[in-house]
Amino acid sequence: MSARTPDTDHEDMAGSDTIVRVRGLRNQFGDQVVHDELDLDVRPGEILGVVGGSGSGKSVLMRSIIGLRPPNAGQIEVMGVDACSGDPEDRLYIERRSGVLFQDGALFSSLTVGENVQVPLKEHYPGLPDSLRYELALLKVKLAGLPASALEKLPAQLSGGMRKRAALARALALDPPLLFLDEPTAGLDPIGAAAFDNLIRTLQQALGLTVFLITHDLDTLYAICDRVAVLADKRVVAIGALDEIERFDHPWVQDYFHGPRGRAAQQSQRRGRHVQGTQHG
Ligand SMILES: Nc1ncnc2c1ncn2[C@@H]1O[C@H](COP(=O)(O)OP(=O)(O)OP(=O)(O)O)[C@@H](O)[C@H]1O
Repeated sequence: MSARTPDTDHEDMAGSDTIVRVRGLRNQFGDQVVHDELDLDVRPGEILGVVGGSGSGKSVLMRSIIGLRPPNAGQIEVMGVDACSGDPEDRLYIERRSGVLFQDGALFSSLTVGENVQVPLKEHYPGLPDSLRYELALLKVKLAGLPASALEKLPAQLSGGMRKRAALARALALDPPLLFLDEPTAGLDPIGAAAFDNLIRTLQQALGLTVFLITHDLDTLYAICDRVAVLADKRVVAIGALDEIERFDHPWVQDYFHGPRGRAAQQSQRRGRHVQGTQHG
């Protein structure tokens, strides 16, 4: 184990300016180089939006950070712990403090929502009494905005939006300070997507989470992200506040932010701000 004990988590994070630090990352599959000399810092308490073209390596980056894909080269530090050390204790340390919502939700289809949420609790804290595990699952399901009745449902009995919420409840099961979301609003209608964005923002603020959020959804970027990282040319070509990124001179960035969908998202965000200003004023 390379660094800290659970008791020191919050103190150390409060004093540190990165919660995830990636340096010189290289990932390749056969001859295909996906990342080369990629650097990235995620700051504690932020929602970092990660964008990039299809196949630019957003999901592979997330998988490397959470330890599911050992990189070919480079260093990854999560909460001060070396994510690439190969030490099972380091892996466990990061696993217990990271909630992950995969692109497809990845719920176990034969388990109820309640059982799904209890899976990480059973795995990491096998000594917890059943009744406490049930209460914790209920709390997470409610936090994710689902009714208590959802606990007994199978994933197939839920709508797409409810399944995302169930997967979010499971991601929150261990009270992780760090949440990874891979395209959380993909497949949701615009109203459902906006509601999910709001939920993420509310939870992030209420629980003090740091969120690494992969998305193609421009509305999500404008609505909830504090900073945005752009993946292109096998690395992070730009990272910063949205207004800085919009001005960044890169062909993909210009197409993405200044194409028709980008303009529409900017306008809708400005309208939202105008309405808020009018209401408050
Ligand atoms: N296990 C794997 N084996 C071989 N190639 C892989 C594997 N996982 C990812 N890749 C390749 O790595 C590249 C990056 O994939 P990744 O899923 O990270 O892209 P992405 O940016 O998340 O794309 P999208 O926005 O379409 O989800 C792709 O070309 C993909 O085919």
